[in-house]
Amino acid sequence: MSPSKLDIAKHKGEVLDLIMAWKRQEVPKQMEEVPLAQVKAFAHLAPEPLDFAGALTARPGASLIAEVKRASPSKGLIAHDWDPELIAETYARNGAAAISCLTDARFFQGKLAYLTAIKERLREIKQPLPVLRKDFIYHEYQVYEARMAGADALLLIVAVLSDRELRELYQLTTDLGMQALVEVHDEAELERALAIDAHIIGVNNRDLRTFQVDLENTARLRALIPAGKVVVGESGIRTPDDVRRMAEMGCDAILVGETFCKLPQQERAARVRSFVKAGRR
Ligand SMILES: O=P(O)(O)OC[C@@H](O)[C@@H](O)c1c[nH]c2ccccc12
Repeated sequence: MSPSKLDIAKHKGEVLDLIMAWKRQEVPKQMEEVPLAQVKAFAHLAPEPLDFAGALTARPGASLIAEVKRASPSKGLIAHDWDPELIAETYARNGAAAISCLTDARFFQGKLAYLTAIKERLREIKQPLPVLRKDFIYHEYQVYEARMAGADALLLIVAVLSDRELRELYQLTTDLGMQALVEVHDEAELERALAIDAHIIGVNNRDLRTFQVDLENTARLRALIPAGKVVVGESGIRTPDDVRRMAEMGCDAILVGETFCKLPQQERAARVRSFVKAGRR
């Protein structure tokens, strides 16, 4: 068992709380090392953010947000063939509309430096896709950090934020020129996302409390989301048939990590292409 893997059965229902407890002591430590004022100053020097929602809706059907994910608390190590820049390059060359990069270190073995390196690689190969910072964001520091690293968008998980935190972090993200993917898992969370008028709504098929995956979750919640929103179906998408189901439900995009990351590099491109094709309408 890899060090980041948690005994999900033992911690049933508590994993998200464990992660947040960890974050709440990790972020203040980081703020001692690199003060907020400094991160703010660097944030203003980063290149202009790209239009994440625009990239997801440029074509009909379900566009692909492909995730660079090394490990997860439920699976432990996923990407045995780990080269984050090469993985992102493969995604970009094979039709992904945007990239998601896990930056949490403790549970996902990610880091912010991967995001910056990926942005750089995408620039070098002239495939400048928007990149999303995937982390457990609860503090303004993390929003400025995302911008400093060159993120175009970031994830806000409704389940871990108060109404006020959600509203303030969403506003700050927008003020810095980025866009927020606002993640919900049930009706009550969706209501809270709609209350702040979130434009991009992610429906997680994985319950972050139990780690159960059910694609019907997106089907159920999709029906409650008003027209004009950008809807992203997230997690547990394994086959082109799953992709077609998500597209038929009316998802503008899907978010896929594990299915691609667990493959050896030489099999990745073909799998990505098959998902891109299955999402087209
Ligand atoms: O690896 P999967 O099952 O394809 O899922 C990707 C993505 O949806 C998942 O990594 C995710 C969705 N929401 C999150 C919140 C935090 C960490 C991770 C996630």
